[in-house]
Amino acid sequence: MTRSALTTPPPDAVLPRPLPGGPAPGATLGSHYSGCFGCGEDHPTGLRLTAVTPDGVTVVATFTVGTAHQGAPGLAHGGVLATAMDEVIGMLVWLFQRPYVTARLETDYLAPVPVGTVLHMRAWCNGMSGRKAYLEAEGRIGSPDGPVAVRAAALFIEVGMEHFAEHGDAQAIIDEHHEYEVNP
Ligand SMILES: CCCCCCCCCCCCCCCC(=O)SCCNC(=O)CCNC(=O)[C@H](O)C(C)(C)COP(=O)(O)OP(=O)(O)OC[C@H]1O[C@@H](n2cnc3c(N)ncnc32)[C@H](O)[C@@H]1OP(=O)(O)O
Repeated sequence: MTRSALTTPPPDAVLPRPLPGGPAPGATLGSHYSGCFGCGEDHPTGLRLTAVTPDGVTVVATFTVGTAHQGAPGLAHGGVLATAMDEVIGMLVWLFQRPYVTARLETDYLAPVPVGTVLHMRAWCNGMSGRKAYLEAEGRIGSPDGPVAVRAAALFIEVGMEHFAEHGDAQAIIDEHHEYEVNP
C-alpha cells in the first residue's frame, strides 16, 4: 500500500485487542444504520455489506458489484470501491465499541473490477494512539486469495455520539440505537 505519513501509525501506537463483551470469533456484524449507503438493508442501490470478524480485531466482507455501481460501462466506479473500503474499515472500528469517523482515506487501484465481481474485502488496524486509529483494507477479485484490485489506508478519529446527533439525524439514532443516550 502506498501510505502517507498521515495514515502511518506513530511509534507509540498500540495494536487493538479483542474487547470483553465484543463479538465472538466468527460473529456477523450488523448494519450500523438501515439507511447507510455502505451497509443499510433499506438502501435501494447501496452496497449492502455485511461483515464477519474472524478474531475480534479484523473483519472480512464481500461486495457484489452491480449495475448501479458502474463508472465506465461494465466496470465498478472508483468512488464506489473507495466507499466499500471506507465501509469495511468503518465496520472494523465498530469492534472498538466507540464511535469513529473517517478523517482521511487513501486508495490505490490495482485492477479494474467488472460488474458481477464478488469483491472479497479484509480490514485490519495497524495501531491506535489517543483518538486516532490507523487502518488498512484490501479488496480481492473473486476469492479471498484472488488478485488485489483495491487497497486503502485510513485515519479514523474517535468522536462522541453527540457528533452524530449534532450534525446528523438525532431521531434516527434514537430509533435504531436504543442503547445510546443521545442527550444524557
Ligand atoms: C442510526 C445512526 C447511528 C449512528 C451511530 C454511529 C454510526 C457510526 C458511523 C460509522 C460510519 C461508517 C461509515 C464509514 C465512516 C465514514 O464514512 S464517517 C463519514 C465521513 N467522515 C466525516 O464526516 C468526518 C468529518 N470530519 C470531522 O467531523 C472532524 O474533522 C473530525 C474528523 C471529527 C476531527 O475533528 P475534531 O474532533 O475537532 O478533531 P481535531 O482536533 O480537528 O483533530 C484531532 C486530531 O486528528 C488530526 N486530524 C484530523 N483530521 C485529519 C485529517 N484529515 N488528516 C490527518 N489528521 C487529521 C488532527 O491533526 C488532530 O491531531 P493532533 O493534533 O491530536 O495530533
